[in-house]
Amino acid sequence: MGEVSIQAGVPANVFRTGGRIRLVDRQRLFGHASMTIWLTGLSGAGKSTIAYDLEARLVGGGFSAVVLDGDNLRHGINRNLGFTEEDRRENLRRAAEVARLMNDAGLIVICSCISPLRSDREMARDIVGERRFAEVYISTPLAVCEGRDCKGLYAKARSGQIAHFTGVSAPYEAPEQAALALDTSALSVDECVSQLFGMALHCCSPAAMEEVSHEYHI
Ligand SMILES: Nc1ncnc2c1ncn2[C@@H]1O[C@H](COP(=O)(O)OS(=O)(=O)O)[C@@H](OP(=O)(O)O)[C@H]1O
Ligand SMILES: Nc1ncnc2c1ncn2[C@@H]1O[C@H](COP(=O)(O)OP(=O)(O)O)[C@@H](O)[C@H]1O
Repeated sequence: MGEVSIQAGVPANVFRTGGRIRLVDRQRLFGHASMTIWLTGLSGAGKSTIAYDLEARLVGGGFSAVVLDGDNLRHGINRNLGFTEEDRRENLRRAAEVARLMNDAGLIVICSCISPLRSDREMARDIVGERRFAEVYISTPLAVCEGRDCKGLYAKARSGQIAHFTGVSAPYEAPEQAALALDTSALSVDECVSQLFGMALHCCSPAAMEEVSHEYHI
């Protein structure tokens, strides 16, 4: 095997290519602008449930939308990563890069990853681009998430069978300036999805399309 190196910065001697189809052409095709709705919150907060319901509502309404779920990414593109801070950062970097590619292709992306650290969410915002990134805090309190314990992971974390478990033995930093905060102990799934659907309609409307198409030439 040849020499393999992992590069952190912009690679030397590698040049970007581009075709004739611009983002604005793809937006015309889909009839809406693209964006990334980044759902962050504890395990059991409701991220996946909300993400898939929002996806169904958007697709049912004629939008092209897709979910990038942390659990699923960790079965494929991120299967070599664990839950140390370093691995989570790489997990989220890849998720954001994929979201960006999908946004460039015209899709609305709903990303549901715990993404516990502010610095990592800022990295995701930088990768996707400020103008088409909306951070949404699924703010369900730890006690409620732990009470649900849908996958039995909190019990395992408390008994020491899982290390670095978010909220138990690893940190979760709440967003300070989320576009929206949704506490699923107070709001139904439908109420959460309706609020997000409204936000997506606003951000991906034809007016937003004009604005965004000036900014992102690909
Ligand atoms: N140690 C530890 N901490 C947190 N979560 C854990 C851990 N081990 C496994 N799991 C399961 O992995 C899911 C979280 O993956 P993410 O990619 O969203 O995590 S992160 O954004 O990189 O922090 C998470 O999914 P959700 O419950 O849907 O959030 C868990 O099912
Ligand atoms: N308003 C709500 N929004 C989302 N999930 C809710 C809500 N109320 C109760 N739940 C329940 O909470 C659990 C959340 O699990 P999940 O969506 O897998 O969370 P996460 O992806 O954040 O780990 C599900 O069993 C879901 O039915």
